Amino acid sequence: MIELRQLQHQFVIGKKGKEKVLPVLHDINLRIGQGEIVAIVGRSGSGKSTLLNLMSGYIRPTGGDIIVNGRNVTRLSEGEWADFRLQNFGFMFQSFQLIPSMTAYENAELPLVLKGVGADKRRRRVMDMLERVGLAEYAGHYPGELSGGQQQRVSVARALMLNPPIILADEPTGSLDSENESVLLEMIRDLNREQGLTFVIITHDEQVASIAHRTLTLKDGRITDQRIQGGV
Ligand SMILES: Nc1ncnc2c1ncn2[C@@H]1O[C@H](COP(=O)(O)OP(=O)(O)OP(=O)(O)O)[C@@H](O)[C@H]1O
Repeated sequence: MIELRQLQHQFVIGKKGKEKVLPVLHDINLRIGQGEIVAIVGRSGSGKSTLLNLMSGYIRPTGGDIIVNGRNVTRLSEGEWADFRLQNFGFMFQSFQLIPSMTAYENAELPLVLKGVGADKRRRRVMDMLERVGLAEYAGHYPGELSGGQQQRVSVARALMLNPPIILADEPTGSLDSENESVLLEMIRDLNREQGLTFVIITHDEQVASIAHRTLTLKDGRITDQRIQGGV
């Protein structure tokens, strides 16, 4: 489903004329199968977010290849990546990344608007998804009027809106209390079991790693450990 071959990345930092090369990822080889939940752990600065940003085409690798669903996407143009991303990935973030000036409904609806889905179909789909995450009554609320757990559930509805096969999550439980964290993890487990969704989740949290089938440890831009738990 996702294959990384000899993936490497370095950033160029510093002022013009005084640039420095900062190697961040080195020769990452990884295969993530359909229906897997993979947790990525590692210290701050080890390269976890960079890895996720490479998988989703937000940054281009300085070396190696990225294959998603059998397609080598390493050298797609930005426009091609935008389409590919919309079809293949949903995203969850620690900070939810909802647009504050838009209601829960409008935030959840965004992927459908971007894809050009007609108004009637959009309405049905958005209400169905908000219902599924238990937020139908909150459709008209703005993010500032929702709790952290509710905001994260709006972002889940948005992530699932176009039925992507893969969800990429960067510290999705990082701002949640333990009760909301359990609700979100239960949701992830159900989506994985019932719909075979693949999850790649960056986390510092043991609870999250405990629902993963496999936990990878990144250290200084290398995978130094792989633990297979078989999920729960
Ligand atoms: N756009 C960028 N330009 C320059 N350097 C960057 C950029 N993004 C990340 N880095 C550097 O790359 C390294 C890895 O960063 P990354 O965000 O991938 O780590 P991380 O493991 O996700 O850390 P954290 O757990 O703190 O989020 C860090 O040294 C960081 O400073």
